[in-house]
Amino acid sequence: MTETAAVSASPPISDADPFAAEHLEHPEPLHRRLREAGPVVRLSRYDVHALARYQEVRAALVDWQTFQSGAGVGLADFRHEKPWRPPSLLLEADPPHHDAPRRVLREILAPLALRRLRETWQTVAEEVVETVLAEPGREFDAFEALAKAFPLRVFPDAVGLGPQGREDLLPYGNMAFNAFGPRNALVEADAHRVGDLSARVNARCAREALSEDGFGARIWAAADRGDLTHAQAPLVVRSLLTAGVDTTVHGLAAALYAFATHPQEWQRLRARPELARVAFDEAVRWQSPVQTFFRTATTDVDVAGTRIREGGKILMFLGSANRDPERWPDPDRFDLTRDPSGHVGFGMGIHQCVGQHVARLEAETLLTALARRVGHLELAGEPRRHLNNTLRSWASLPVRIRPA
Ligand code: HEM
Ligand SMILES: CCOc1cccc(C(=O)O)c1
Repeated sequence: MTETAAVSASPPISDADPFAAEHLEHPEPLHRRLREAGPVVRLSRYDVHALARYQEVRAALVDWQTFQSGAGVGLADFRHEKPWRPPSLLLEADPPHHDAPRRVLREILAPLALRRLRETWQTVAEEVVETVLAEPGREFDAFEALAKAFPLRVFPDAVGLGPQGREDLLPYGNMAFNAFGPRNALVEADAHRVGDLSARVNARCAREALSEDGFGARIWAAADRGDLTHAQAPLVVRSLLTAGVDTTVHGLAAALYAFATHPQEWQRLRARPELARVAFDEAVRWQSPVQTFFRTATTDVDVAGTRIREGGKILMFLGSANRDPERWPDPDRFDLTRDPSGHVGFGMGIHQCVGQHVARLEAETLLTALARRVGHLELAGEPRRHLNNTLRSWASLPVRIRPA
């Protein structure tokens, strides 16, 4: 083969493995190739159809009748293979089974229900910020000291967990989010501890393990009222523990990375701290902490001219949709003057993130506490990514700050 031919024979997009380390580390080039290849791209390695453009991703998310969640929202098809754990009553359920658990959580996690937490979370955020301002040379790992430390201080208390075992939460969520992908090295790395970690987290969902005043107690109270069965209650608590930790940890890390690499946006936030909420949504759009989810076709369906057979798995690239130039001007720019509403970083439709207001309140309290006290924020070294089949995640984020 001549030099030219060899160079041009890059593997066809249909052979791509989006769960390979190179793409989990730097997903944007593959996302661009997928968007440019067409509205629907067949990935032969996993026998799935990929949607990477905003229009098709949004359309699939809102059409729960054609694209169901009940067969699993990962690569595994629950109709043919045993799930690694009892399926989620929300994420991996369709109406009507999805309705009652969703209604219960929507009420418990509604903005009005979260007002009682704002003052406490603001106080904790200010304590955490004081701690980093006292770091020698004001250099520290913002992933550990802020993005991880703050959610792990406030969220387990809000759920009503006891003090023991909180160190299980991040590894458990990491394992759950890996499980949506193929059984690759990331999944194998945790195979030895799935049972033990799951047993410990499941034990935390029992009524007697929860405080009287947290989200968990409110879920059990819903069962007492008959809004859920008592058998469902621990699984709904498990949903909070699975979905509510790693997502916000890496979502906050995304926001801190965005500000450390965009000094003008940091000054914009310092001038107008009320921008904190929209800043977090713009960070979620720009980085998409949750990168992908699957659906399963409930019937033969034609998507933009491609026939997808009943039972076919569809892989939705939320991260790519959030950077689709057809939907977002200058999509790769983190820009606080942009209106990020409509992004699919929290999903869309009946399964849209039921915890998004919790995430936004964590972000708003931490970012406003930082904006008040930190005049300047910049990278103090190369950030290190953590690889996960679903999460755009971080291992460390070295920063340097100057007080306001
Ligand atoms: C930055 C933080 C977060 C991100 C990026 C995020 C992202 C998402 C996405 C994309 C979905 C849709 C899944 C689908 O369509 O299949 C979702 C659903 C869900 N999220 Fe979040 N999430 C975050 C924080 C949270 C928190 C803090 C909680 C709990 C307090 C939570 C609980 C859930 C649950 C239970 C579902 C399933 C909802 C349903 O199927 O009806 N999430 N989230
Ligand atoms: C962020 C997507 O939401 C999730 C993720 C993992 C588990 C669950 C659940 O409902 O157990 C929800």
